[in-house]
Amino acid sequence: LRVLTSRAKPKLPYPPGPKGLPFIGNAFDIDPQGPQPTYAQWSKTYGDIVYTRTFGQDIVIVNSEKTARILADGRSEIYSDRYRSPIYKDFGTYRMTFVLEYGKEWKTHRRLFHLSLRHDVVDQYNDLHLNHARQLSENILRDSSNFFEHLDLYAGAIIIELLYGRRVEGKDDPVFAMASGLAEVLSREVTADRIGLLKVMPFLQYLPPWFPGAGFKRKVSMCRKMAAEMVDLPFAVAKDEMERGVLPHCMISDMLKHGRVDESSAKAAISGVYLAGTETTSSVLKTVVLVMILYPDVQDKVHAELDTLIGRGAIPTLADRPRLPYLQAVLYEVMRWNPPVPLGLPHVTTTSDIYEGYYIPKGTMVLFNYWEMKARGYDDPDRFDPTRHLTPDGQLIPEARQNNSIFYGFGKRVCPGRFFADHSIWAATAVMMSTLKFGRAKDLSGKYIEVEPVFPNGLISCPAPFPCSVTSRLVG
Ligand code: HEM
Repeated sequence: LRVLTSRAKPKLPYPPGPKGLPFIGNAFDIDPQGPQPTYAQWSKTYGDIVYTRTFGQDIVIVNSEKTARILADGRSEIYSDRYRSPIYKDFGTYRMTFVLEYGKEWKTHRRLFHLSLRHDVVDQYNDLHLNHARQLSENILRDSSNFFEHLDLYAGAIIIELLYGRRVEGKDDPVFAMASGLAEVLSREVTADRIGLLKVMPFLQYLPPWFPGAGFKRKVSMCRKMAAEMVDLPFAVAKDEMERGVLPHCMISDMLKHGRVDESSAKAAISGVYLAGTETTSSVLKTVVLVMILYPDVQDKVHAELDTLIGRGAIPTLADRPRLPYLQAVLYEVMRWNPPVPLGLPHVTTTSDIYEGYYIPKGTMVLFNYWEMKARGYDDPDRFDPTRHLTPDGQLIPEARQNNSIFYGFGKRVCPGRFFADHSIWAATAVMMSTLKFGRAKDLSGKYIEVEPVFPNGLISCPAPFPCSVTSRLVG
């Protein structure tokens, strides 16, 4: 028995971390508003890597880019698995890429994404981004009080066109309505605590739907049905169009043309992209608008750069991107100031590991704490300041792009849509800023409404709705 035990855990300490209660661990130490403040405190006390154990689950929080690169990039065979939860099967999301375990099916998805999303092919979507960006500007100008909805439509419509080659004209489009409906239900029902709850109390999944407190089982079957429809219907339409030779270029056409792909894998790979790509993109764009209202001097500089280098009234294209360093610096600062996925998606270790003399068990959940990383190496990190990414003569500092890349994750699980996302965020911002001016809204008595930046707790950090006024820059 002693031999077995010593094989199971070498005589090495776990990484440093807070002392916890038996079994419950540190669950009650976490701020109910979100774990970031607690993790930030732990990072100050314990350093780059922090260990905690909650309800029997080993958790490691990585607070520095350096450690993240050593573990996730350098030891990717160990650090690329995901947390398994029965809830994914219940909700019909278990074949979506971001929950797949590190294995054959996940590798197939990544190979399929590579066909359409790698950095040397994403330029083919430039017109797609720009066409939708122009529509976005028009929508916001026409109906500024619903600008959040228009940003959601922009992010969703480009992903639907990317996946199915289908042009979405408005929020009533049936595929957009289906995809955004599913995303809404899932974000409401598949919460982190439910995922954790079922892990520690797996018997919950066997309760009948009428059982008191198990009401969510009813929603489960509705959601599973919605997920199945979302996987099958738009794919079948695209496949039919492909056979008739009328399918525009898109991810499905890339996959079907590739040939050596079974249809079930292609469908599964496609099925998670909408969820992964829309809320992330729209939350960045909502933060852009928020920043323009909070920091009018930044907005003035963006406008001045566009007017000087592109010309007032002209709409920039992605070819203009290198000529607009200030705009780029604003976008890098938006991602740093409010990392869109502040704790990333948890990775899980496939075997035990030893890092700097500390023992990290197999099955440990590893969280990359972007919230902490965004602060390191920057003065007054809470201040929004695009000049951090610029040289004194206004050019981007050489490491700016690399610094920004951390917000898309590390290692083999790095976001496969990052090049596409980067273009769509740039296109939407460049077109919005060349055509629109954002400002504080006024209340009924004509007084300006002050806007406080509020980011409700969640997997994706998105500003809470705020009022704003919009005027056209193309008239007057
Ligand atoms: C600003 C926009 C976006 C941000 C900040 C973002 C960020 C991330 C992050 C942090 C992860 C987890 C990485 C990790 O586990 O280490 C991820 C995963 C993923 N992202 Fe994105 N993402 C964005 C947009 C997109 C877009 C537009 C797409 C698709 C076109 C996409 C597709 C995915 C997929 C499929 C995964 C799962 C990867 C896997 O588990 O192997 N993302 N993203």
